[in-house]
Amino acid sequence: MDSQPTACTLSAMGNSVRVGLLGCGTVGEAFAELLVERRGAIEDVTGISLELARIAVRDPGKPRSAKLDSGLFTGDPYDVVKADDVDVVVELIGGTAPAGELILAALNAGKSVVTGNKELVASSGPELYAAADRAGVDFFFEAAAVAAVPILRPIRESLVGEDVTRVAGIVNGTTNYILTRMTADGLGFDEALAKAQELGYAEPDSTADITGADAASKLAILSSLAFNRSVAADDVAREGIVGLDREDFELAAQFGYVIKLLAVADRFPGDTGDEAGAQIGAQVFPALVERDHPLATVRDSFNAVFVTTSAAGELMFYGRGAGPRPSASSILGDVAAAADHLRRGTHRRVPVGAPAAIRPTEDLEYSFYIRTEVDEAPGVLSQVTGVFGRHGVSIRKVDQHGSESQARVVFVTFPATERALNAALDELRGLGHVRGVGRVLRIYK
Ligand SMILES: NC(=O)C1=CN([C@@H]2O[C@H](COP(=O)(O)OP(=O)(O)OC[C@H]3O[C@@H](n4cnc5c(N)ncnc54)[C@H](OP(=O)(O)O)[C@@H]3O)[C@@H](O)[C@H]2O)C=CC1
Ligand SMILES: N[C@@H](CC=O)C(=O)O
Repeated sequence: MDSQPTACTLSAMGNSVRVGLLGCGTVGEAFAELLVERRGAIEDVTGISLELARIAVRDPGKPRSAKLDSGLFTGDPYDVVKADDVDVVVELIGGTAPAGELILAALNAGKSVVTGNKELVASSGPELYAAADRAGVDFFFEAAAVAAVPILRPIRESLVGEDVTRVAGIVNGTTNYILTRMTADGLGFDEALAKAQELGYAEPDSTADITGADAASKLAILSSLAFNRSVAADDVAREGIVGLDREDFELAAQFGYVIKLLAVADRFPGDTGDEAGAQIGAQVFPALVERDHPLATVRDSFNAVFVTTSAAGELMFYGRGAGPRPSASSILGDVAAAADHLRRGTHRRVPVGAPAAIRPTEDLEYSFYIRTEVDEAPGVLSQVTGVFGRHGVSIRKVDQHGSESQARVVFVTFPATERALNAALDELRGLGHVRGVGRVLRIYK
């Protein structure tokens, strides 16, 4: 909701809004160029002239885009956040420090802030939202979740009256690109990652992408806004895509699936259906997705998120989830919105819900795909299925391929809790004829 007059209004500044940029790397440079390219068109539509006033970088001596005035650059970010000639600060340094303190300094100096920094928003969101509200300015971060795709604003505004029960989908462009290239072109993991880095999809430290940490931050942001409960990145259980091997991709295809890194958050009502006992389950994991499911067709750096609500039903948000220009587009949209608020003397508060009660991962239910290596010996298969059965895990499909002495057996289960599955796997690992239990994958429904 728009609230309270902002610290400085456009009437005091003419029709010009001055933008200060922190960071001019992969995304920052694309944003600065897009602003310069589109400022005339933005002025035509909004009547506001966006002016790039200052740019802070680590090394002002580095060669920069010829489209940017070299006189704008400084090596001191406080030259931007404290400057009198900056109205909106755009933070594209990344990481939690010094980005967090710079954003706080900018907000406290009465400047609206736009960022694409999911790591920071997922870890310190409530503190930053409160600082923005106290200062009467905007804090926008659309590019922090699913880059180019407008999803946070629709969740906050269009769906404000809705009861959201699920947010689920593909929210990391790098890993989706890697999985697509590995499946479609047979590229190796390292080669596919190097290409994703070259294309500007990966984080400055790509470990965040491949371990699922980046997706976990995005899911924390999405679910905090969708469920109006504060979910932190640490509340999101995560598994990345490291260690998936060719055999997993081949077997998935054989069973009619593709492998995707998914982020899934569900809101479970309390026992009596009330808000008081409600819990949120939030996880990031590589999953088997049926070949004809819409998520299976989301390729390369594209992302897609389904938002399920009680009245509207299922909504799908789709588009580029990574990359310099797509991210720049989203940041520019936020800057234009913040500038418009300055003109109207308002700001939009980010709602901060109470901390979410998190459902333990072990209580979440899925169907599972489990790859095992067992000795070819009489009765082994029934011994293994017996173990699953004892722990309440029912088997839906078995696929066995073997040599004379050893067989690879793949089990697909009916839905079971992770607790039941883990207990069955612990017992299986202790069985004499079981040589190995490979990666277990959840099956998305
Ligand atoms: N890649 C993508 O598709 C997307 C990325 N994002 C987010 O965008 C943000 C930026 O990522 P990316 O552009 O890849 O990062 P880069 O590493 O490419 O760029 C970082 C920039 O910050 C500058 N910088 C670093 N430290 C300081 C400092 N102490 N003071 C001033 N400037 C500093 C660097 O300066 P110098 O140039 O001198 O080294 C560089 O210009 C991250 O939060 C990321 O998560 C969000 C959406 C999509
Ligand atoms: N590294 C991220 C960039 C966008 O948020 C990704 O690959 O999704």
